[in-house]
Amino acid sequence: MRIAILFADRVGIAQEILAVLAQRALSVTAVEVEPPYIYIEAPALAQADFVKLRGQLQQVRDVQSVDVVDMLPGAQRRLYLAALLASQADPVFAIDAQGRIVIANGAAVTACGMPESALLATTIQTLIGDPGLLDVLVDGGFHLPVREIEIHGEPYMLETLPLHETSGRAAGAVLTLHAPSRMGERLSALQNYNAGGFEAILGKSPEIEQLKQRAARMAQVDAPLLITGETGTGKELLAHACHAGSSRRAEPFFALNCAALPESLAESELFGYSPGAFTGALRGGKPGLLEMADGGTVFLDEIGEMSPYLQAKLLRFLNDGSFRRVGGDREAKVDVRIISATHRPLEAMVEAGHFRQDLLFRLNVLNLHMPALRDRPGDILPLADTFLARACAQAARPAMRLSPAAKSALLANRWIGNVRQLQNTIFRAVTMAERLVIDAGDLELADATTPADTTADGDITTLEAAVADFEKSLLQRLYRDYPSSRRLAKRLAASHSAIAVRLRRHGIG
Ligand SMILES: Nc1ncnc2c1ncn2[C@@H]1O[C@H](COP(=O)(O)OP(=O)(O)OP(=O)(O)O)[C@@H](O)[C@H]1O
Repeated sequence: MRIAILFADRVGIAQEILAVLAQRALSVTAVEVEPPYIYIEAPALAQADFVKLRGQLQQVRDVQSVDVVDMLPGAQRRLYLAALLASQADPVFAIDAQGRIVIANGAAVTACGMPESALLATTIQTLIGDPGLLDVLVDGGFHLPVREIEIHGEPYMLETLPLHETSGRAAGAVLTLHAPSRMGERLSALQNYNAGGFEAILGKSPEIEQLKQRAARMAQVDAPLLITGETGTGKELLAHACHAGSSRRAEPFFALNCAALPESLAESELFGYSPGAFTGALRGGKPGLLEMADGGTVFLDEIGEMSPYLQAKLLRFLNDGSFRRVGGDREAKVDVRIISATHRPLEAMVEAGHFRQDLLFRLNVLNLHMPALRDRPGDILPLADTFLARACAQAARPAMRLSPAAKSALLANRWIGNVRQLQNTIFRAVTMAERLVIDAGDLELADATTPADTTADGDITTLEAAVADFEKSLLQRLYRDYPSSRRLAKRLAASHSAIAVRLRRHGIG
């Protein structure tokens, strides 16, 4: 039985009400005081007993009414909160000041692959496998710049929102892990926030200077743009700069990574879905990136991975600006500039029948090529210095510098993963180095030579063994920069399961 007692507030009234319940030896299981109400939960009473109790309560001075209610407001709020948390597709945790997980939503339980009870008995630093995380959290007042972490080999962007006690002291945080499938959108939203223009593209080599000049001109031409270049060369950075340099700069910029999502999800992300399009769909349907970016730009990364069905749907959109939401019968029309990017040879894919010629023609009205880092060696050391300064600031370490041997090692490296790999290498070295001068040994470089360069003829037994050796060393090398089967699969344009099987076979990870 739950009752709500309406009263006019005065000192001692709550106690007088509780005294009536005590007199009747009612075992009260919950009390919530939210003036002008006091809510009581107690075992059910027979109707006659309840009427008697109500009479007694109404005799307490200033009690105005006594009614039965379905639920105490606190319980109701908990129910709504639980529903709200359950409706979040991304994992959400609340942690206390020691990093202990206090609340975890359903998505968090699934992502961590452990029961909720086990999750609530652990800390976020243990879960993420980063014992230093708590110190970093405490130092930052439980507010960190968004950072990439991994749980169960899956990458997430970790966002923190500090919780404060009434005294103002940080008492923990709410942590949201943005799931891989929404990471592109999320990242683009963040980059949108930082609004990187051409100045964000570092490098003073003639190749980069020329590229920026060409890109600045193309940014102003309102036509589809295709950016080619190896992975990690900064294609997304360039796409954003072109948006920021266009007349659409005040409108949204959204990115979708076509390789990261299965076809059906990519379709609903891009084109949205109508009410009732599928089980689990939001009741009112959901606009896709094209609708949300109306007036702005959508960046389609890894366009070479787009399925034939989506290629056809995108082609239609590029032809007349119209499309239908998934499960919808209404034509929508929006004004969005498409910038796409790929590290794959699209012409060869067209010849092999894997990419539509007519779509390539439409996407490739304007094109830009991001040069590989090894082809503009003049940029390596200036970029390394900038990343070094950023990494020291982020890791709150005093300024560090590169030894001459470290500089030579950086210059000799092949940089298969380009600027991203250079950035990661420097960040890792800053976290690992014990002294303020980073030496060649701190850099963990492995690209200078390939196994094929070093294997003597006599060491090769069979083709199969040689290929297996090559595969193992390739995966070991790339795994450092793409430390999850999903990311590695994406880097190598292979399926997730094919890479997961090979990583297990070679005992990597
Ligand atoms: N010229 C540059 N100046 C500063 N940062 C750069 C530059 N080029 C790349 N980066 C950084 O390297 C990382 C990778 O860049 P980006 O995602 O734009 O590459 P990408 O070519 O789109 O990669 P992918 O093909 O794998 O999607 C980002 O963190 C980006 O900020």
